[in-house]
Amino acid sequence: MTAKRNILVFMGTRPEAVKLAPVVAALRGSRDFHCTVVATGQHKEMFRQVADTFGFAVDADLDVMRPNQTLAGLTARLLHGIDGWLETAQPDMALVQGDTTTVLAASLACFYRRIPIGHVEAGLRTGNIWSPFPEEANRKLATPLVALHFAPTEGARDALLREAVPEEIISVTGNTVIDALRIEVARQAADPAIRACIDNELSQLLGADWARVPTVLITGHRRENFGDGIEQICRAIAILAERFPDHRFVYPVHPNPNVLTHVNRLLGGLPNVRLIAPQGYRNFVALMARSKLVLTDSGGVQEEAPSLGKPVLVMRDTTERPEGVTAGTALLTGPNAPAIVEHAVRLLTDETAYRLMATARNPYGDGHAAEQIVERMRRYFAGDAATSATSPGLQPALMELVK
Ligand SMILES: CC(=O)N[C@@H]1[C@@H](OP(=O)(O)OP(=O)(O)OC[C@H]2O[C@@H](n3ccc(=O)[nH]c3=O)[C@H](O)[C@@H]2O)O[C@H](CO)[C@@H](O)[C@@H]1O
Repeated sequence: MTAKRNILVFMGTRPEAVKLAPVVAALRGSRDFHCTVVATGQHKEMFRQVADTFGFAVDADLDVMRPNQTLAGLTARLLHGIDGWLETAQPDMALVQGDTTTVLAASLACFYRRIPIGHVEAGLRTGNIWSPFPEEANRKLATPLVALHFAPTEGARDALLREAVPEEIISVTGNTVIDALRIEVARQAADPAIRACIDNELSQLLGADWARVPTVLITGHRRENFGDGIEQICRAIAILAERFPDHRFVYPVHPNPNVLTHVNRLLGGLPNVRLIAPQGYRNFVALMARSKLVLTDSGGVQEEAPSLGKPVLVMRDTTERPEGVTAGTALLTGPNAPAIVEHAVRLLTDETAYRLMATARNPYGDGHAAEQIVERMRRYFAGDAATSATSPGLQPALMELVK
């Protein structure tokens, strides 16, 4: 019997926790791997909510956040903390997800130690290095350092091929967020106690009729929307709330003061607008499932909502997820009040337009991405001819550089 391979999974923010939870579960359920989870601490409370929902143990927290930190300071602390773990744990492979500073720092730290790294949700691009900032740079800089790329879609795979990533180290797996959603929806459907708990919590926050009132669910907190963007988003919600008094507008507000202060000022006190704290994944999925329409600038939400048959207005100028727009499940409005209002009014009043969006096919996978990722990792360690050619995971061009 061969020893289990030791995998270190680094994650920092809420979306990384959501999207890596199914991968951690698949690794821990496999007889081939031992999996250690290291939180970098980029998010605290929102991260814990996700870990609790999925019930995964976090082995360490690097606790890197400081008041008034710079991105360079954060990156330096992450590099240092992650490197310490690489030295202690001597993993056979590390895993990261998405486009955060954690991804960039872990990729670089692994590269320095020649430890292969797998990138979940590889190949997302807007093509503009400044937007989103700094995420587009984070993911582009990490790409050449990665041993295994888990691309959620064919489009993401093509973006990697255009950057000369060898085809044999890319796998198109679907997005693990659909796995997370599938797992959570199944859990809620199967367990009346969970449903009762959700109903109790959301009734207290929104009123006992929360599941019956036509609801528009909103999330908005991207850095690129700080300032004018958030103002425009709030203005649109205020106009819509007045126009649709029988609808409820539910906004779990991110605690960042760049968001919270503006949202409270512009939307606080409106009778059919409910500003609530960020919700645990369980409640948030229940809210999405009961909503009519979703307005968001989030990446994950624009992937999840279509799986639940909910049209999404994406309140950003660009998206690295054009598949949803092409499939007709999402529409890009920009953080632009007139455009948000125009499209929301149309969807809330025109049943045909609504149905067209609500029934479009979700392009982000079948909810079994994590199994494919773990299987690909297993083949990597079994000496799969294609990937072992670039062992220890560095691309040939990079191997030349570091000789
Ligand atoms: C540039 C960009 O687009 N980058 C994205 C960004 O992620 P994001 O925009 O998806 O981040 P958020 O919106 O914070 O999280 C969303 C998740 O949170 C759940 N949720 C939401 C509200 C709530 O009250 N309770 C919850 O549980 C929700 O269902 C969803 O799953 O960074 C990731 C990491 O690198 C990337 O992967 C990802 O590309």
